[in-house]
Amino acid sequence: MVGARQEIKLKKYRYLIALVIILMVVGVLVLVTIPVVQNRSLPKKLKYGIVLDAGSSHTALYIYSWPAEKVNDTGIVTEVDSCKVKGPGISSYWNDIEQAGKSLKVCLDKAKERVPEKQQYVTPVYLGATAGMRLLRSQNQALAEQLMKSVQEFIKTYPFNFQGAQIITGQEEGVFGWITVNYLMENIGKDNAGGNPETEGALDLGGASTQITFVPGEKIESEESALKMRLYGKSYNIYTHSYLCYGKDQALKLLLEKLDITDNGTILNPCFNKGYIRTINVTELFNSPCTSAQHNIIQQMVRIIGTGNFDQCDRYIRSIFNFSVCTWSSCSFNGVYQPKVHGKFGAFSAYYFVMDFFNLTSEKPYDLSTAQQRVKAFCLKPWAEVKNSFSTNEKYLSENCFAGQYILSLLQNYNFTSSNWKTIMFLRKIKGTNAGWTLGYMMNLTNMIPAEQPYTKPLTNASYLTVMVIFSIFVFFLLLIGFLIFKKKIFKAQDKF
Ligand SMILES: O=c1[nH]cnc2c1ncn2[C@@H]1O[C@H](COP(=O)(O)OP(=O)(O)O)[C@@H](O)[C@H]1O
Ligand SMILES: [Ca+2]
Repeated sequence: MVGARQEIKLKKYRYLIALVIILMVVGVLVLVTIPVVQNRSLPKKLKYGIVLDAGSSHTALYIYSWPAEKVNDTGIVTEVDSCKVKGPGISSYWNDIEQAGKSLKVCLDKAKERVPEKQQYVTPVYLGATAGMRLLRSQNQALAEQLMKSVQEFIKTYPFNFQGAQIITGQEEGVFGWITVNYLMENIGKDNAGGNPETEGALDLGGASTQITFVPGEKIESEESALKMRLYGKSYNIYTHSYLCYGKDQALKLLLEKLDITDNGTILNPCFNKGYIRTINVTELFNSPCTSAQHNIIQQMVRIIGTGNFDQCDRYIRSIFNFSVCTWSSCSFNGVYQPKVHGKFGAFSAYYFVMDFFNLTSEKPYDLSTAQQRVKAFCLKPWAEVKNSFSTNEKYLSENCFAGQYILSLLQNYNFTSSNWKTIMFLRKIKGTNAGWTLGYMMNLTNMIPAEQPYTKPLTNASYLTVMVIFSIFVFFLLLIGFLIFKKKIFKAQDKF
């Protein structure tokens, strides 16, 4: 009788223990799931930043965004919107200074709509002007300053956190373009084991200047073009050079200057399609510091007539580069030091627009001879045919033969030949964000690129909690089993007595 009662008691205990265990497991699970779910369901707080790229040909506004709590993580800043300002670049407003600022209205209004009202006061806005303003400043510093003030004052009328309007240097333009490309490609910042991961070079072709930036495979001889940077705990020795006057619009002026002009004010241009005619004001050609060479043109207007002569065009384009001097072990042109191009390259801005016109921008790169054939075939077409076959804006269309040949020539001067041509990828955007100097510029000014690798927890919060739960349950069961065995032994021992 006593034994049976004891068994019922023991059973009751077991049920009780089982119930306690279940309750504890449920308790642990609830304790763990609630914070995980809680954290996940919180809406991510986004931060915004705005950069205006005041280029020589036009101004563009870019709005970037990133999750507030992940500032130092790589690859998380993305472009959420952009806006192209109507009309020319700010340097063209030299005769109507106030209008330079006002021209930005439509895009700044758009930014005001895009950035949540509560965030606007903390959203930094930067304006960086490039080669168009560099050229204007070299001609008339006071005028350049007035223009910068005009845009500055106008941006200040917006509720954003205005951080300044600057004419950036060619070196900054090159290096920030390189940072943008490598940040978006996630070549920098990722903790690749075994030294530095390979970075990609950046090729930027603007209207007034062009930049080449890369990490060479050799020592950089010229200090002027060398830049040591420490990013995310790794050191990079970067070569960068910006060629003022070698953007595609100024280069066209350099070319026109080389061509003969007839007594009746006609210039025959082999780099325009046959039959194309453009009439320009002489001052338009010679008002640039790139073409300040003396000229004796008496006419006000000149007529440029296309002859579509590929080989002649090629020769004339070569003539705008000087190969006669080089005081370094290797030069590109005009005596500018350049180490051998190394690794892969991303080519953007006008490189992309022009090569895209020739359908030469696919993921699988084309070889140099294909590129040459395509450009040549286009240059040999008469203008009447070209005009009928494409709906592209007439100015760009008429300059594509020149631009195509110019790009082929420029890249070959950098020493891209048939053997390494395919290392160049022509691209406009990387993962939805425009390739250009603006993103790198903003990240640098907002201290978003740490010099050292930021401390990262080995596990994410969720995986940390999961591991903890699994181990808690595991340990708990071990204890329980131990306890049950121990109990059983005691009861057995009691039964014996
Ligand atoms: O759609 C296009 N097709 C061809 N060229 C373009 C297009 N959009 C812009 N471009 C060219 O890209 C270049 C952009 O230069 P940008 O204005 O940035 O000058 P910068 O960088 O020298 O200051 C200009 O030569 C402009 O004509
Ligand atoms: Ca540019």
